[in-house]
Amino acid sequence: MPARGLYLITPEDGDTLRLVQRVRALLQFAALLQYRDKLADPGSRLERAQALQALCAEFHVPLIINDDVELAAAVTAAGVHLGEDDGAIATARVRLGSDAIIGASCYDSIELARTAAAQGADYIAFGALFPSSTKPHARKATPQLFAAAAPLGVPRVAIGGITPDNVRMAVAAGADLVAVISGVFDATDPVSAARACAAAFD
Ligand SMILES: Cc1ncc(COP(=O)(O)OP(=O)(O)O)c(N)n1
Ligand SMILES: Cc1ncsc1CCOP(=O)(O)O
Ligand SMILES: [Mg+2]
Repeated sequence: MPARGLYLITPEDGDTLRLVQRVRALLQFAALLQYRDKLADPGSRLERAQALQALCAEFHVPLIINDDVELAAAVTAAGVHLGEDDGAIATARVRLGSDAIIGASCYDSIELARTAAAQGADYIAFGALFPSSTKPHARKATPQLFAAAAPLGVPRVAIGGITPDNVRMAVAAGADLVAVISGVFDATDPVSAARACAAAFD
């Protein structure tokens, strides 16, 4: 599990080859990659997860699959990210094994973070820290949550509306990793945006 850095999350892209090309250009700046896809059919999701797993192996970047423990197992991904409706940490642990990276959404709640850490989550995520065009109705997290969660001893991820312009606020609040979709992929220059987000940890 990487300690600090950019946690890149894939945008919705209906073309597998194009998605892989877009990610390939940025992966050198990423500590972690998450495949997040709310739209594709199961066959396309498997194809994309396999392609991203091969790419991540090439770059030595762990691949996390959003929502779907079985897809993570099918492509031998490094782990899975679970939200409140995505199943239990314990179940994912049994399925994926002790080395798997299991991340948990904690939204705006230190109590959820305590529970997730006690259940063996490898990281906890708070967000949305800033307004997110990807998920406009996401619950809002406060910067104070990151300091409050420090004693849990689990890496803390910030997500939601993070861009090169505000990423240093997330890091200053205590985020160990910043999870970003639109702030990188929708930037005029995605490579510069990814580099800037990674550089916030230097
Ligand atoms: C790193 C990270 N943090 C939070 C989320 C959000 O997960 P969830 O609440 O399950 O929402 P969806 O992403 O599934 O819409 C995440 N995916 N990654
Ligand atoms: C999945 C998720 N959960 C809270 S905000 C968000 C979307 C993050 O995307 P962006 O970086 O484009 O705001
Ligand atoms: Mg989810």
